[in-house]
Amino acid sequence: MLKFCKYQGTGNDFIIVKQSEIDGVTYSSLAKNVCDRRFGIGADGMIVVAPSTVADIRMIFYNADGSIATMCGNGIRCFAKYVYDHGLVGQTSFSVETLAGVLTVELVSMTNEESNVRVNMGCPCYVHPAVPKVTSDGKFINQTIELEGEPYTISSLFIGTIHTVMFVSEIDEKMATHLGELIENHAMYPQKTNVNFCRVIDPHHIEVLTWEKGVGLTLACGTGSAACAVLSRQLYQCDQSITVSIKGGTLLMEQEEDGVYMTGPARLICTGQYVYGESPQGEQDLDSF
Ligand SMILES: N[C@H](CCC[C@H](N)C(=O)O)C(=O)O
Repeated sequence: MLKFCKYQGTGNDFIIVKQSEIDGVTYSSLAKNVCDRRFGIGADGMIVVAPSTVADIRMIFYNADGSIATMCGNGIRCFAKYVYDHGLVGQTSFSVETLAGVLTVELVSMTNEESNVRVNMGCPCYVHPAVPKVTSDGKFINQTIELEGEPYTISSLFIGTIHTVMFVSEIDEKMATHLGELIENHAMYPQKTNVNFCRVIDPHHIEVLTWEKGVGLTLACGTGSAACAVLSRQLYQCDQSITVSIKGGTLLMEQEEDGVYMTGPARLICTGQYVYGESPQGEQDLDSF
């Protein structure tokens, strides 16, 4: 039996487990298994809590399809609440080792079930192995991409993970699903990409819907919201501090000199024991029936 906790941050949900509890297990297979919404517990991602030699603690993140990701914005808020609640750190502000670097988190308010967490997501990177190269100023901004014979304007950057943003006048789930999957798997992105559809409502308010690589449409994406806030300020003269409306709630993005600060909720949903067999359920060969 595997002890787990399930958390959500603006509707992006995660299964959190301690590394010491999953010795000898393949993390990618476990992530696919526990995240399955029919044969498993159900979540957008799995978070492994591990010790660190370079920070107070370490977060390892897997998407629902079992792919590893460098960072997760909503996930690190839930991770922060989990490690504080479980006494793995002694203070409300601490450092977290991720594959995107060491980030700082702060629990700014808390009740037993829910905390408000502020995370320095770091500065956006425009030149990065995951971001397509361009000859002009080195930034993949307002580039034209052709999809099924139609031209679209997109921008890509790395903030915790790779994000591509398309500004739209209206957010449409059907379009986001169709174009999101095409762009996620486009040849320009050898490491794939998350795809965000962003509507600027006014200089301090944007709306975002994200097609997440390795997951699909989610109710929220923290790093995606940060990418949209950065580009909204750069391309549409939005404010340094922007409220981001996502399907699962709202996030505050404050763009400072030393990084983009995201503030948002993290809520415990449940704790439990999971029956995990090495062969992920639901993958039986249907012909064997
Ligand atoms: N799917 C993303 C990771 C999760 C990001 C998202 N859940 C967030 O809150 O930042 C990726 O593979 O890069």
